[in-house]
Amino acid sequence: MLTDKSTPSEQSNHEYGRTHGGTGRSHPKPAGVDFSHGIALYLEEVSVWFDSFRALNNLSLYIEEGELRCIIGPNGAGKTTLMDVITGKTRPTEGSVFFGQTHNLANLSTEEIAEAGIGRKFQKPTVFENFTVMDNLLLAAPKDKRVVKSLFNKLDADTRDTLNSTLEQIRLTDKINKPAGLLSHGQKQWLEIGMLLMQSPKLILLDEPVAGMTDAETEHTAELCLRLKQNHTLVVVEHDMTFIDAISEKVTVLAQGAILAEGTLAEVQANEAVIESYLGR
Ligand SMILES: Nc1ncnc2c1ncn2[C@@H]1O[C@H](COP(=O)(O)OP(=O)(O)OP(=O)(O)O)[C@@H](O)[C@H]1O
Repeated sequence: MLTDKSTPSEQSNHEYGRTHGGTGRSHPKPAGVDFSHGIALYLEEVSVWFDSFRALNNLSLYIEEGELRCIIGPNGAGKTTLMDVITGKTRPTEGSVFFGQTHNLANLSTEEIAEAGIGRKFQKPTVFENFTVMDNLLLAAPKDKRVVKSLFNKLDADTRDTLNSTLEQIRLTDKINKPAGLLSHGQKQWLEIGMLLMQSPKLILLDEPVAGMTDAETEHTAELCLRLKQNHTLVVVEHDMTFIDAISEKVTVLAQGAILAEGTLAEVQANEAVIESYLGR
């Protein structure tokens, strides 16, 4: 069993695959991910024990390719632990975690999981405040395309296209040369999502993306998530029900490390067990 002892800066490294995290083992670079059966991610009977405490309890979860799955649940339900298991930051004590048909995530380091196409945005923005929006995005590009303090006209065509489309997606095209430190909280969060997009992930994990945002920023983030859904599979952990209502199709409610209910937001909101343990009367 593993516990998470990483620092915030190590977290951001894991996030963008900048370091060799996780097991420290050396594996062949993972080949392309096989979504041929329509399942992007599946966890089967996963348990995570922290000493004598079970944070995930025999959890089975299936996420289809192209889905936008919302995960909700009370504090301590195991939502962060679930995200940690998917990204290799915490290893399951029992059970299996597969990305597509072939990628057994238990056998991959955090960097290999990021390279295979799983990108995670943590709650707290970790942008480089003194760097411009463009340089933050370029720093997050895959290593072979990464250019520090790059000049736009020296970028290869692929990187320039990815940069332009990312700026368009996150609606920060007009802020390209602005230092990230001068952006609003919401804009920093969108920039960080843009940094994930520079790696062309197949599966995007968002950890409380609207925490601390204004209502208008929350609304823009919902629109961004719906845009992202056109080309990515998303798993979003969030407590903000207005936001969940704006983006959700299928909602999974976690409680005490297990699935309490699954369905549309209206369905889970009407579920007695969910009302009892999470939403209140
Ligand atoms: N490294 C650890 N060592 C020991 N216990 C842990 C560790 N990480 C999490 N836990 C415990 O596991 C349980 C699940 O925590 P987790 O952070 O996954 O919940 P969560 O649903 O994300 O909660 P929140 O909504 O408050 O973020 C909690 O009781 C927490 O205290």
